[in-house]
Amino acid sequence: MATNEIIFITGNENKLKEVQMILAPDASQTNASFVLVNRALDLDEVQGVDLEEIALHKCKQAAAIVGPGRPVFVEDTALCFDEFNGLPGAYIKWFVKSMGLAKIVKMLEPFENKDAQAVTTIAYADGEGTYHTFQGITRGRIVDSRGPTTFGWDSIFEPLEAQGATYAEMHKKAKNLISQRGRAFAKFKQHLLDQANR
Ligand SMILES: O=c1nc[nH]c2c1ncn2[C@H]1C[C@H](O)[C@@H](COP(=O)(O)OP(=O)(O)OP(=O)(O)O)O1
Ligand SMILES: [Mg+2]
Repeated sequence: MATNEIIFITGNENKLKEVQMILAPDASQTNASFVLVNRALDLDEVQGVDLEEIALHKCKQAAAIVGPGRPVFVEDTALCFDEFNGLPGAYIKWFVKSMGLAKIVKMLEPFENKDAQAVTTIAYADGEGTYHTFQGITRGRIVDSRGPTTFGWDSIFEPLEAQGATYAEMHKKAKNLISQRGRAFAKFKQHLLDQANR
């Protein structure tokens, strides 16, 4: 194993693709300070509304699986409706699976407030026993599904900064620039670069 290897545990291929794009070394970095490796495992997710707690719990399992001395991270992504005080939040995955997007949009029908926020919380175990969390938030609103339905709830979330497009209607690069995941991973990437340059 290369000493600069960092393991990302996720069972979600779409997430992995975005994260690989976001963490790719850019032109200003002459060489990458770390190498991303994926393990496709579905970790247990605790119940609750504290997104940091959920991500940390996931990360502790991840650290136990990869063993000591190996940096590993996970992320948990929530979709929070303002009208529902943050729910479905981390439970959005099960809503998408069980009800489908059309009914999720319908849940908000009686209410005027369609505002929502997407939140990605990364938890990172540095391999030396310390845990770090990084969070990114993108505000937007819930709309009728538009665009490809290949990735989760992309087609029903219209970010404020997207000039009327849903995530599903945006190019990946454009999504990553304003997405909750892009923001969380920008913070994480900076942390890794700072550590590498210490
Ligand atoms: O940018 C996104 N745009 C649209 N949908 C998204 C996005 N990011 C996550 N999603 C979906 C996937 C899953 O239905 C739920 C998050 O649940 P979450 O537990 O974090 O993901 P997961 O279980 O699929 O993968 P993992 O193995 O990393 O836990 O929202
Ligand atoms: Mg999950």
